Amino acid sequence: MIAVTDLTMRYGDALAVDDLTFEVRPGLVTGFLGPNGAGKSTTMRVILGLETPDAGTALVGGRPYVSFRRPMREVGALLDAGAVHGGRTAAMHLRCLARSNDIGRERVGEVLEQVGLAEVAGRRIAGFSLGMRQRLGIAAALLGDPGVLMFDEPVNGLDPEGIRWIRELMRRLAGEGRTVLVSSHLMSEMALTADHLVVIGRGRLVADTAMAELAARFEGDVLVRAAGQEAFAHVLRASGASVREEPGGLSVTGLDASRIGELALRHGVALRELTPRGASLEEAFMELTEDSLEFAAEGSTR
Ligand SMILES: Nc1ncnc2c1ncn2[C@@H]1O[C@H](COP(=O)(O)OP(=O)(O)OP(=O)(O)O)[C@@H](O)[C@H]1O
Repeated sequence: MIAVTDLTMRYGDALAVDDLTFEVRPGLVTGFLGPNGAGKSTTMRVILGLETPDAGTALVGGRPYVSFRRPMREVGALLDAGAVHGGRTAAMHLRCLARSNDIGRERVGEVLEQVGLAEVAGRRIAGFSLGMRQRLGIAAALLGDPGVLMFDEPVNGLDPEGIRWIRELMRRLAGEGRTVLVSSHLMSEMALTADHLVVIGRGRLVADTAMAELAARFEGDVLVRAAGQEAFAHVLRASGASVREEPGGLSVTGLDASRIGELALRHGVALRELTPRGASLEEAFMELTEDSLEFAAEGSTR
């Protein structure tokens, strides 16, 4: 488990993380979501002891990261996949990491296999594509078989097959009971991967919610246009729907389109339009974070 409590981190005058508190629980993929510059990487760097916060704590299993003697056995992290020594081969790079953390050499082959780099184990990293570097970074994170994993924007540079692979890997790791925190600035990505979401904007907590709860909260309505609309509104209400009149139709919530269609059929109502209007999770994210965009262009949403 990761516990971030009252965390504040400044860079000069800039407040990167502002009194942030959240927990990341085992057995779930927790998405760490926020627009560019929201403070996700900074928070992860503090958790990994790479930055000293101005206030608050970030603990892994109740302890600060720097207190672990063999940290890679406790926490695996992919932060900046570019930050490796290009002159080494993939296998050499991982062997060095393994040695410094008292991890058996056999793990190197295992993780290279696991991330699909076994065939290029002997090649220099300098010649690796961005996607291969991401995979190597993930291999390093998995090396110590840690119970806690953190991935900062792991799908960057990966092709669709690679993206699917990452998603499945994270789900599997969580399924094994590990704590998995993955950052992204794309809600669409999180919607497919995360069970739980921690959303931040301008360093502050915006939402800490189960994915399913968020989806329900931003559930859309169904636009209904029908002959004898008023009478049909009564029918819908009697069946438990909330109905609001709007120009040219009814906005219906609480019943889905197929149920509304059945009711229309049963009551002999001719439908002219039946359109589910789902507020997408992307819109939900925009709404949650619109006040906290760092560089929002005037009149535009990103
Ligand atoms: N080393 C640094 N020096 C100065 N300011 C920094 C530094 N690192 C981050 N910042 C600032 O802190 C804020 C948070 O940045 P951070 O990289 O944590 O955000 P992020 O959510 O990870 O964004 P992105 O998705 O763009 O990586 C930003 O305003 C950023 O400009």
